[in-house]
Amino acid sequence: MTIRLYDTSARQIRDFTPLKPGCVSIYLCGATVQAAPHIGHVRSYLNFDIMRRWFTYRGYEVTFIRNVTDIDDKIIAKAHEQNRPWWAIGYENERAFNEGYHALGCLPPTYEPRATGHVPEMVEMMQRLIDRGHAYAADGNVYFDVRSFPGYLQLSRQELDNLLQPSGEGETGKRDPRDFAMWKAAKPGEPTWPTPWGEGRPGWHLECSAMAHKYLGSAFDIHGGGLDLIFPHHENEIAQAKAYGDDFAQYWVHNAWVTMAGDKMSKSLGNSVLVSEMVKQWRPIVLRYYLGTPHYRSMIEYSEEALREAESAFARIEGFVQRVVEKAGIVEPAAQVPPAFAEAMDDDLGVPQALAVVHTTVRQGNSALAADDKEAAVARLAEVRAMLGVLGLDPLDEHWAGEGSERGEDLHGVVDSLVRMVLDQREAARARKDWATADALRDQLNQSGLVIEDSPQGPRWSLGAG
Ligand SMILES: Nc1ncnc2c1ncn2[C@@H]1O[C@H](COP(=O)(O)OP(=O)(O)OP(=O)(O)O)[C@@H](O)[C@H]1O
Ligand SMILES: [Zn+2]
Repeated sequence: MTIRLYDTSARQIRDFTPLKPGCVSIYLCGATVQAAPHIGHVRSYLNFDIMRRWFTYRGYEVTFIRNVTDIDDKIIAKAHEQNRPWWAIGYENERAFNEGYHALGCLPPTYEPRATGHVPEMVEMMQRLIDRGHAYAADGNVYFDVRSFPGYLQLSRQELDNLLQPSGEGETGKRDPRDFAMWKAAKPGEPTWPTPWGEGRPGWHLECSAMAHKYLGSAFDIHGGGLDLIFPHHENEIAQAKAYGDDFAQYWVHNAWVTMAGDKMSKSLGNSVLVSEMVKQWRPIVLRYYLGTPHYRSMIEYSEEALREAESAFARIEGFVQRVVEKAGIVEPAAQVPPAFAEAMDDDLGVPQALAVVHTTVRQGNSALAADDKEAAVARLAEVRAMLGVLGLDPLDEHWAGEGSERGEDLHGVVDSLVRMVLDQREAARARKDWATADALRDQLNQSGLVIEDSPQGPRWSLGAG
């Protein structure tokens, strides 16, 4: 068995050979925490969450780094607009991102480094790049000299002579307009850090080269991100890291976008749907099914209809799981997934084909139930659970057990009918003047955290202060 992955750098699917047998190191470009996450952001991480789960299933030890870009032009602009510190904006949104990832059942990364925690590493990297003739300081900025690095633009396969690299505000003193800023000179009212070239702050690209080096060493297996990052961000990461002396990433994997009318869902385009809004309308597990099951290299055009289809497809799977559990109790996941599922996943994470195996197995399981063949139904459920576990979609997984609490109104109905049963018994005890039983029932409800009030309409319950 060999896992194959589409490597953007090679423009083809390649057999995956880890640098260190049995281990996989992955670096994924994470969020710029300037606003709350939209479903496109979460799709990106979800694709890599499934990749990570598949490597783990295949017996690899996975080290997964996802950074947080907590300093950036847009964060500073928001801070000025809202008259709040830049770090308050960053931290608030970092939490919103983590809540979004968690709501959709994504596993936390092994490490989650923040850019601002790694300024010394960035300064060290710039110093060596300057010493080696790949970078220079000008007007308090530090630029990478793109002509000094022959491998520049190999990932995106562009010609340097045709390249337009827009300069940011205050980026003066460039030797070549295509040189990019690794470090930006201090501007009034902005956060700054001291460096040998003056006060300033990191540009976006430098942090990833520096943090990948720190947490994964000079070479690692897979670098990921959305398609939009290939140029300039990933080209610039490669230039910095390789000119520094690192071998850097061996495979480049890029996820496609969630789109709206064909455009990338994006905060700046104003066409984004926030995760926090979506989870009010849709069960998080259904959202995960919707965003996680198309192939990671296919665009997802946002549509309510497709969401409803995802909801009913997932309901077919969940219905089968529930029916078997009702008949046979909890069935543990099988140790192995069916071979057709594994084959699909090995082939560049072919989740749509793998999902087809889940649905086929569910149909077989339903037939077994209809034929009253409990043993076969149980065996199919064990397989289904093993497959769903890899996709992070097992409804019996403890992660989803609390799902009801997000949907308080459903749970409220259930609790209400249970409490009513106890209150009816209490009323009956009172009617027969059995005060001891009536008080005991009330005490039990109180101990469960419920407050009971007697009103002219009969007893009412509410949750106690906690
Ligand atoms: N619509 C989308 N679909 C899939 N992935 C996305 C989408 N938007 C952003 N991503 C990915 O999410 C990760 C974090 O993105 P980042 O915080 O840099 O946002 P961004 O691309 O600036 O988003 P926006 O355009 O909304 O400002 C990156 O890997 C990026 O490629
Ligand atoms: Zn990056």
